[in-house]
Amino acid sequence: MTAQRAAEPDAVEVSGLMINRGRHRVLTDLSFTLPSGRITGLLGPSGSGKTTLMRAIVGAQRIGGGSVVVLGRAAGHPSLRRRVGYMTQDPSVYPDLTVEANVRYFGAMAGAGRRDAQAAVDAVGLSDLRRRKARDLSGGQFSRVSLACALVARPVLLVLDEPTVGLDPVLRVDLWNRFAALAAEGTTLIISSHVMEEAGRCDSLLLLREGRLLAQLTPQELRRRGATDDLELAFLRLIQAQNAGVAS
Ligand SMILES: Nc1ncnc2c1ncn2[C@@H]1O[C@H](COP(=O)(O)OP(=O)(O)OP(=O)(O)O)[C@@H](O)[C@H]1O
Repeated sequence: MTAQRAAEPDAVEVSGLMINRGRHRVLTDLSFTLPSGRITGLLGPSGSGKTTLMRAIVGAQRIGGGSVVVLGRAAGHPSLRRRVGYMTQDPSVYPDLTVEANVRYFGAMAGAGRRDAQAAVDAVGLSDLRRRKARDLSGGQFSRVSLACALVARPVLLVLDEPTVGLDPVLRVDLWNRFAALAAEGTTLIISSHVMEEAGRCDSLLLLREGRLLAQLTPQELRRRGATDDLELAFLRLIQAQNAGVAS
């Protein structure tokens, strides 16, 4: 299994990526690759460019320079539509449809059937609420419908923008276990989060700051470089070290 994975091409290759939004440069000269079948955590302060980078990877963002190659194709290529799942920060769910109808609708667009929809609803822990209208769900339940819609077509690459926001700790653990199971089956996941504790569940991390890549490293490396087991503190120390470097 490991040897097979080693031979697989990278799922995402980003080179010299530049993005402007409005009049502002939002991402500056980003270059990195992400291996297949791994969970990459995308972390950084609010406004550092996480959503913009995710949009570029799913092909929903005009880029100003450089390249983004996804599963061997330019990001946004029509052949990637069924192979890439994207959960946005604002859930794109129809309030007047039931949980199951929403997931079936998004599944049908990607060629997935009723069983896939049921499996996706089960996977996000909404089996008991499958017949409830989305508008009658809590905020956390509503966002899980959106996650099920991203999962339903069993994409090869799953891009999730803060999927655990507003969820209780039990559900968070459940979902992270689900993400780990998907990665073990070969799915590549890119997951943004504000919760540094969740960074510990990732295979590797992309740390963004002010639109630049501060570091790409494993959680273990981050702990080592920050000389602490506390990932949040380690990230802060990395930023401080960078500031000191810029100042000197
Ligand atoms: N449509 C837009 N027009 C102009 N600037 C924008 C637009 N959307 C985002 N930005 C700016 O781009 C920068 C990066 O935004 P982005 O949403 O990618 O950050 P983020 O790291 O995902 O933030 P958060 O964690 O708060 O969601 C921010 O400074 C934001 O103000």
